Amino acid sequence: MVSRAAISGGLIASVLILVLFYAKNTTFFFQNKFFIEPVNVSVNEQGIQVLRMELAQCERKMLLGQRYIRKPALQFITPWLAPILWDGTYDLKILNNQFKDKRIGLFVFAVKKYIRFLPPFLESAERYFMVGYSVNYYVFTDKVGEVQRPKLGNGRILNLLEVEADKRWQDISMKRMQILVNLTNERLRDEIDYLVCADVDMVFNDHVGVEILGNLVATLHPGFFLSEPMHFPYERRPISEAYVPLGQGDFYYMAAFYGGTVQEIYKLSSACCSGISVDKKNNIEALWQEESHLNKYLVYNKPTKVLSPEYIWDTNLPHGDLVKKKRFLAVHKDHEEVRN
Ligand SMILES: CC(=O)N[C@H]1[C@@H](OP(=O)(O)OP(=O)(O)OC[C@H]2O[C@@H](n3ccc(=O)[nH]c3=O)[C@H](O)[C@@H]2O)O[C@H](CO)[C@H](O)[C@@H]1O
Ligand SMILES: [Mn+2]
Repeated sequence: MVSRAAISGGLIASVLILVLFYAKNTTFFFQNKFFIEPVNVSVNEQGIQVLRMELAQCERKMLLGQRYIRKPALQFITPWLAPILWDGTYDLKILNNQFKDKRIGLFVFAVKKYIRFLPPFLESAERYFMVGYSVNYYVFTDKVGEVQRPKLGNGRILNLLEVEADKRWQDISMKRMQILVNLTNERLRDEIDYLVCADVDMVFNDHVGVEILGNLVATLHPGFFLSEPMHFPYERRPISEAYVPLGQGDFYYMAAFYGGTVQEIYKLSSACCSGISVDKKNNIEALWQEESHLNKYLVYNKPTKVLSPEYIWDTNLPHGDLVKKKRFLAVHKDHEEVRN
C-alpha cells in the first residue's frame, strides 16, 4: 500500500517539475521577445516619461517572474557605473561649470590622400566641437605645406606636425598609437588637460562638448551596439597581444573617437603600442589593427565614460532611428581609391 506521505510527496514533486518547466520556457520566450527593445533612448521631457513607463513595465515583468533584459548599450549606465552618454542624460550647464577652465586637444592624422578630409573635418569642428573652449588641434600629416589653414575661433590653435607616410594604410592607422605615446609623454603634459583622438574621414554634425570629457572615454561602435558580445569583432587569436577570450568584454568600441586625460591616453597608447610591436615581431596583425588593441585595453581598463553611437554614426547603418542625434558622421569613401 502506498502511504499518504508518498502520494503527497509525488504530487508536490510533479507540481514543482511543471513550475520549473514553465518558468524555464517563459524566461526563454521573454528573453527572445524582449531582447531588442524598441526604446526611445533620448531622455528629454517625453524621454523621461518613456523611461518611467519602461521601468514600470520592467518591474511588472519581474514581478511575474519573467526575465527582462534591455540591451546594455541602450542603458544609461555600465555595469561598473560609468555613464553611457545619450542625448538628454546630462545637464550641460553643470558640466560647463565643471570643465570651464579646461584645455582640450583634438588629435588627428591626415596622411597621403586622407588630407582631402581635413578641411571639412576642421571646419565642422569649428562649428560643433567644444565651442567656446580653448582647443588645440594636433594634425599629423606628411604634407604640412599643403594644408590650407581654416579660420579659427578665439582661443583655438592649429598645430601642424610632420609625420612620415607609411606604405600600408594599416601601418598609418596604427602609427597613431606610437605618435600618441610621444605626444602625451612630452609636449601635451603642460599644454592641455584632455585629449580627444579622432579619425579624419569624419565630420561633426551636431554639438559635441565637454559632456564627453572624462578620465578615459570610449565610443560604442555604431555597427555593433546591438550585437551579442560573442559576435563582437575582437581579436580572437590567442597568439595576438590584442586577444580577448570569448566571454570577456562588455562593449565593442570604435577607434575613430576616444579620449581622456593626457595621463590616461599616455597609458592607453603605451599599452596598445607595445601590443602592436610584439605582434609585429610575431608576424601577426590584429584583425582591426589598433582598434583591436584599444578594445583589449578597455576590457581590462574600464572607461570612466562611454559615448553612445551619437558620437560616431554612419548613415549607411541600420537602427538609425535609435540614435536621435548624429553628432559625428563618417564621410563615405571609396576605400580602394583613397587607401592606394
Ligand atoms: C568599417 C571599417 O573598415 N572600420 C575599420 C577601419 O576604419 P576606417 O575605414 O574608418 O579606417 P580609416 O581608413 O579611416 O583609417 C583610420 C584613420 O587613419 C588615418 N589614415 C589612414 C590611412 C591613410 O592613408 N591616411 C590616414 O591619414 C586617418 O586619420 C583615418 O581616418 O579601419 C580602422 C583602423 O584600423 C578600424 O580598424 C576600423 O574598425
Ligand atoms: Mn575612418
